[in-house]
Order: sequence, then C-alpha cells, then structure tokens
Amino acid sequence: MVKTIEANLIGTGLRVGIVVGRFNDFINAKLLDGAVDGLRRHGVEDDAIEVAWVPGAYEVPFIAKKLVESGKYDAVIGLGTVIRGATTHYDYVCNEAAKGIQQVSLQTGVPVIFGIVTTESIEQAIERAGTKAGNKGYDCAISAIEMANLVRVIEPVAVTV
Ligand SMILES: Nc1c(NC[C@H](O)[C@H](O)[C@H](O)CO)[nH]c(=O)[nH]c1=O
Ligand SMILES: CC(=O)[C@@H](O)COP(=O)(O)O
Repeated sequence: MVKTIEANLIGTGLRVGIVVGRFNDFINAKLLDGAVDGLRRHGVEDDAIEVAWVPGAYEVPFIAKKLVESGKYDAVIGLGTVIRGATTHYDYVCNEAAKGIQQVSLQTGVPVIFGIVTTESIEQAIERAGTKAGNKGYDCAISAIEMANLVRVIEPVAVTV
C-alpha cells in the first residue's frame, strides 16, 4: 500500500506572518485582503496573523527571514506586485524576490509562500488581485496553511503539557 503524506487545510492554531510591499500598494492591498480572508475562512485566528509592510518586492525576502527567525510563525506569506516598465529593472526585482523567498524557506525550514504578482501590465495585475483571475493573496493563504500543516505531519510538533 503506497503511503501518501499530505496535510489538511485547517488553519486553527497556526501562526502566519505576511510581508507586503508598498510599491503598487493599490494592488497589494487587495492581495493582502485576499490572504487575510483565506486565512480567516480556514480557521486562523486574527491574533495569529501579523502583517509587515516593506518598500517593495525586493525587500520581501529580508523581512520574511526576520519574521521566520523570530520563531513566532508556522508560515510566512510574501506579497507584492511587480509590473514591467521600460527597463530591465523588472527582471532583477522579480528574480531576486523569487530566489530570496525560496532561499529563506530552504535555509530555515519554515514555509515562505511566493505571492509576488509579476505582470506585463497593470490590467494583468488587477485581474490577479480579486477579479477575473482570482486573488493571488487568497491562493497563498491556502498554500501557507497546507505547507505549515505538512511540515507538522512530517515533523510532529512537541506538545508542551
Ligand atoms: N518597480 C517595482 C519595485 N521596485 C522597488 C524595489 O522592490 C525596491 O523596493 C527598490 O529597488 C529599493 O530596494 N518594487 C515592486 O514591488 N514592484 C515594482 O513594480
Ligand atoms: C518593475 C520596476 O521596477 C518598474 O517599475 C521600473 O520601471 P522602469 O523599468 O520603467 O524604470
């Protein structure tokens, strides 16, 4: 019989940190609303959710690592929006945000969820922040809960009595 290792989407008792960029915050505020909505709807208590704002997507990994190192969170979500401009700056911001978020996860063993919307246009970003393409923040909330629970399945948390 093949053993399947999987986790549920019950967020009750989980502690989640969210790092969100101010650059393009008219989009990111919607991503944050979606993330908080997703966490709440799956049982994460409001007092178990904390939000840190940073200047832009490039700074998300740095503060995500600080949150993880605090030991206060079962998962961290990184939110931001990078919209291509006239130069190659877009590529550097996107690539470093993605690599940085992944590195924090792998270095610390705490799930850090990639919620940076990377688009060619403002319209594409709007579509992914609660309109025709859903809400990337909500999707990240679900991923954060699943990953945090999956870590607990693989590495059971010592219960202090
Ligand atoms: N152009 C975008 C940025 N640029 C700013 C960088 O993220 C960073 O804050 C700056 O380079 C200082 O280190 N950030 C975004 O989140 N989205 C963009 O479209
Ligand atoms: C993605 C960005 O950094 C962008 O806002 C920068 O625009 P530009 O490449 O026109 O300077």
